[in-house]
Amino acid sequence: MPLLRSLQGPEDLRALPSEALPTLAAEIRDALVSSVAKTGGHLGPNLGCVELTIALHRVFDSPREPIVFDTGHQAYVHKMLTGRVEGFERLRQRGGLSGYPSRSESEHDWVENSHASTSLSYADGLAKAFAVRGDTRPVVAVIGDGALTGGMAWEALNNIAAAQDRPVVIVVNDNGRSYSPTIGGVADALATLRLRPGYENALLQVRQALHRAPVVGSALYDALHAIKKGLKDVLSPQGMFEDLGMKYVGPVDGHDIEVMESALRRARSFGGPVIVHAVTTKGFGYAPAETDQIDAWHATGVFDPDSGASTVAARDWTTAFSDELVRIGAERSDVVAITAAMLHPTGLAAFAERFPERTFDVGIAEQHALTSAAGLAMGGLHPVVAVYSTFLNRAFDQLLMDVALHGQPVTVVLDRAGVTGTDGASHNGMWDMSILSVVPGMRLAAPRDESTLREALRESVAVTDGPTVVRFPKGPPPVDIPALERFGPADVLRRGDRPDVLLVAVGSMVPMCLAVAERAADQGIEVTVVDPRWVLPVAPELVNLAAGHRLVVTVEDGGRAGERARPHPGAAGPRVRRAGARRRPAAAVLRPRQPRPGAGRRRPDRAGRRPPHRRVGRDAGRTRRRPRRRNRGRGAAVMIAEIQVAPSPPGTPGDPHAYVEAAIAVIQAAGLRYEVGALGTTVEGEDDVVWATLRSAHEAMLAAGAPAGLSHIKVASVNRTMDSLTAKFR
Ligand SMILES: Cc1ncc(C[n+]2csc(CCOP(=O)(O)OP(=O)(O)O)c2C)c(N)n1
Ligand SMILES: CC(=O)[C@@H](O)[C@H](O)COP(=O)(O)O
Ligand SMILES: [Mg+2]
Repeated sequence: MPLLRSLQGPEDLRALPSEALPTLAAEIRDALVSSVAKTGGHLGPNLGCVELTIALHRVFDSPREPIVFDTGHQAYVHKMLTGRVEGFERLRQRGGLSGYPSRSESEHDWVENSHASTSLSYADGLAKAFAVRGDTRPVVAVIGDGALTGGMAWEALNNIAAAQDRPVVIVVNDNGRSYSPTIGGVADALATLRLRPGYENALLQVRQALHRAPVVGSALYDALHAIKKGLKDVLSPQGMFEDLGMKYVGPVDGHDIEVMESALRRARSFGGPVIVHAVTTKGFGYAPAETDQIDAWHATGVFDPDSGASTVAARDWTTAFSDELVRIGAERSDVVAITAAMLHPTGLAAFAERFPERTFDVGIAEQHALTSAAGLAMGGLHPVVAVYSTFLNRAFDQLLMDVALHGQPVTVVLDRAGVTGTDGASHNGMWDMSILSVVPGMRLAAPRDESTLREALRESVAVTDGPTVVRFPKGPPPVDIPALERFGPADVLRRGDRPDVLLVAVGSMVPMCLAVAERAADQGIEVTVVDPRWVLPVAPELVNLAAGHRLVVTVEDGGRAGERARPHPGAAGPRVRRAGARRRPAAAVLRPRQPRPGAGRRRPDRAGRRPPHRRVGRDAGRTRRRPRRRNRGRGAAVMIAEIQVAPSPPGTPGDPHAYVEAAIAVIQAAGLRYEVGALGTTVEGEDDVVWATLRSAHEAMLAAGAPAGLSHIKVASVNRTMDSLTAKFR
């Protein structure tokens, strides 16, 4: 790929003669196919925007003139043209290129997205900022026909169209598909423009002429180009966008670089808001993708680039859900399904095939999906909304206000909950448990295997007075894990001989917790493992079980968002902890660390789905607590204490500080203000909690295996804080 590799950035691209561009496009396609074949990724969308992206970078001066790609899954070509070809060796791998735009990778990436329909709002804001600062540079947003179905896009258009002096160029990359063909009135309107007989016929003639020509000589090319250039002028700009006050250029053939360039130059010269409607083909130029009916290889795993063959996926959680929903659908005519443009990936395709009249694809519109579901429920049906966990964030308000506060029976099925891997930080399903736990009356199930998934789904659709959520991760489920007994909704999976430790294992964390329990048993620590099945509400039976144990640990695959707030907006752990703390204090919430997205703090988080348990211990040890002051001024008794645990011996030969660290971990997990010192740890908080924590720390030392131990404890009930006592020495 001599041409592609010779480009250091867009300046080099702009210096290329236009005759070289088809060769460059071919090289980019080859590079896309060969690298995505090795790593997996978004192939179809990128194959479809090769020429469009070349044209963009020739017309606009990125990064000075921002180009914002909606969703960002189609930014691979942009990455290649902005000096990142080499990085494709490690696309979506740890330490490699992100699968989405990434501000830490390049100044050409103004935003780092992955959730759809935001580009126009970013562009609107940037254009406003430039205008306020007296800067006339244009801003470009590239948005797919799918992303254009999202409500935010229209909220932004409403603003963009109103400012005729702000130069925002919106390139609609219209390939007629989201994953499946894009549905709805907006898609129909685009199709009307795209499928105008004049445009289609002329385009067909052009393509036929191209196919008949043995070699596309420049004379022929120029002639064809002239025809197409004239074509867009023949077609009058059409309704939808013009009605909004936007200029409209198109439709243009998004695979013809010269036509695209000319359309973009025209759009640029307007100096106001303008839509360039580019018609493209998803998967263009690679037959297996281009001809694929399901999703034109929207996202693929590893495959053989020559044959297009990929390994057949193992049975996954999604299929288990899919099967059971079809069974339920056959039994219950009131059960309907909703997808936000992800029929196949969320497992609803089988239901849709069987019950097409009961399946609704709402477009990329999760907010609308939830409120529409509330309406369906009010109308006497039981909707099942299937979305990826990460996309539920967007519909939080609708779930809270429109579904939960109206007590509507809507079941939300969250696929990709927990760690998802190569798609990066924003795609991890790490927020759902945190946000759902503040929804009044929320019932949240985290099945551990296929059987409990089926059971939870059935229990969910049987609920008649409020929302239910069933969450499960990406990938294959484990072999079914039988319960020893059931307490209320909770399953006891393993019994310790003594009530040393209760491990509350949430959903996909169960196999890891069972393994940990076995390892603890080898060290003489008796661990009972319980699966709550229904994480919310916390069952009284689970609290009772917790109260009978010396140490309670919950393991959840969620984020730590909101951990500093109280009441703790996590899921089971904090509630068990609070409930347990009233009787027996030793309670810790361990959550496998989830990467935190955020500018400047993005972690190398595209490393596949590394077993999270390897990080649990370290993670708990690293937790930092902020001072908790909520009781100040409310009259609660605040206490400061110091504890020095002195196990004998101090640890094991392999881990000389093991017992001390076990005690510190309990303190860290207790939610108190604390400071670890060389000779002891100081804690501050409500007296009840401090007392309880001191006891827990002492017991944790023993539970960790110390044959004997002495704890030195100092306690102060003073109207002071740790900080006020030490401030002047810092
Ligand atoms: C809020 C949100 N919901 C769902 C998705 C999943 N998703 C990613 S790309 C996509 C389809 C995008 O279609 P389009 O914008 O037309 O781009 P194309 O892939 O066709 O180029 C969907 C539904 C997402 N990224 N964000
Ligand atoms: C861009 C986007 O949001 C989806 O395409 C997502 O990347 C797909 O993820 P899965 O591959 O896990 O279905
Ligand atoms: Mg599309």
